Amino acid sequence: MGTFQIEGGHKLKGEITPQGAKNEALQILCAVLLTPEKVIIENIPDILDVNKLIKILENLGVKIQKLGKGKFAFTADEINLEYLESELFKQEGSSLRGSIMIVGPLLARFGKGYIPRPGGDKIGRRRLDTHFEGFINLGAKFRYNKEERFYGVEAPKGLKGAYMLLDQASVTGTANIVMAAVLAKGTTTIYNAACEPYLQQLCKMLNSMGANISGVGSNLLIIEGVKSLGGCKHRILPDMIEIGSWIGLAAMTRSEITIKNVSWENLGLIPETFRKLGIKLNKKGDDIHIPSQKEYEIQGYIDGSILTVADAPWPGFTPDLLSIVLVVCTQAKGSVLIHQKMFESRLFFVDKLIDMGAKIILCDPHRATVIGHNFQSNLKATTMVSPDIRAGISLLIAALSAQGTSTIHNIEQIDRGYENIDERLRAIGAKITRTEP
Ligand SMILES: CC(=O)N[C@H]1[C@@H](OP(=O)(O)OP(=O)(O)OC[C@H]2O[C@@H](n3ccc(=O)[nH]c3=O)[C@H](O)[C@@H]2O)O[C@H](CO)[C@@H](O)[C@@H]1O
Ligand SMILES: C=C(OP(=O)(O)O)C(=O)O
Repeated sequence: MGTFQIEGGHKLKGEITPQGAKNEALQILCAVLLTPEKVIIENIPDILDVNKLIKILENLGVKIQKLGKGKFAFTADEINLEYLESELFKQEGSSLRGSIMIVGPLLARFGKGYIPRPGGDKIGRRRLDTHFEGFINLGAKFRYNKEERFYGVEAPKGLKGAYMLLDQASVTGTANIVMAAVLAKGTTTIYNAACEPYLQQLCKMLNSMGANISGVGSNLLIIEGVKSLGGCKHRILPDMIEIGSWIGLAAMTRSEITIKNVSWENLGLIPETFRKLGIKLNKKGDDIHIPSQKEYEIQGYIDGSILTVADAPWPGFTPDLLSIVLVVCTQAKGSVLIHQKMFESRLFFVDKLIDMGAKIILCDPHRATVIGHNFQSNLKATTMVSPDIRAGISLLIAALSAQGTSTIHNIEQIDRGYENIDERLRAIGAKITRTEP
């Protein structure tokens, strides 16, 4: 386990450029399996989860050429399906969440797709029913090996378009079903589809490869199947969760930070949610400028009652930023209720913040009340272990604002989703050092 040592209490200053979006990259990379032609992708983040998925593609036989920083060409013209039955695939496929999205494209193009139970954050139950019910609706046969936790779908005669109402607006589930349906025979209608910007990006990419998807950006997608797809060039959006993390970092350390090229039109409720916490955000072209603030005051509702920040499927507020919002509130003026509706085990990290002196009541696994210190009292440095990617970055932000030197273990969790984070933070003045395992 790698470790960060963080000397807190210093103001930061400067510009930071968000990496390409992790969760978009995972979808887009799987889509290269849909065509034998060359697909060029730009702005791929250099992070653990993405690199693991690239390795899986390589082992599947995809030819990969590095063209520059974050820019790769992928050619899936000779796929080695035997890898799917290997021990190596069982290990590699289960090491991240995003690997689940190779199933849709493989099923569509080769009539079979397998996956071991995928990994990702341990943040509560993470079921895959939506994915497999979607494939079954398209005519695939499903089997599950309970012992080995290995999922399989097969459709030797090809997939057939269908109408489906998803049981939940699952992000990776929608992406997987869309990637299967683009090569199915006839029309597929997906209602209650997830519609976040990364899914819109996937649909735009597929359309540029020759797919016929309409309703992009809504929760009703209509897909006219086509016989084959061709190559394309695609650029990944900036990572909105990283952008939200840097907003939280600026507020907690009372720093002036400019976040460059954020793609404002794709940030949804993120800027407004941080503004409700009293954080000033200025739109400067496509940048976000956050001035140094002595304090930020949480706004209540019109009737004076306490603000709730809760997650919801897009265009609601993303669950991946709630841990960051929570940590930011520990130094706000006022009180807030954080309601993590989607995941059951994502708020347990607050125990560490309580150890550091934060005023938090964990009401139940989904809800925590935070009473801000308004910087009247600093968080105290401590030693902690990063439990998941977003709790990890939240603890890192807490450590940067705390008095004294903190240690964070298991930083691989942070590296899963944040590119070169220590170097980028040092560039804006953070005192952070990394010890490799
Ligand atoms: C690799 C990747 O892209 N991961 C993201 C993806 O995970 P992933 O696609 O795995 O998450 P899902 O969208 O399937 O579901 C997330 C959770 O929300 C629940 N749920 C979902 C939809 C809904 O309408 N109601 C509901 O309760 C699910 O039961 C589950 O517990 O989307 C999540 C939700 O934005 C993000 O946290 C993850 O970072
Ligand atoms: C939950 C997350 O990731 P994953 O779905 O890859 O575990 C996340 O990015 O916050």
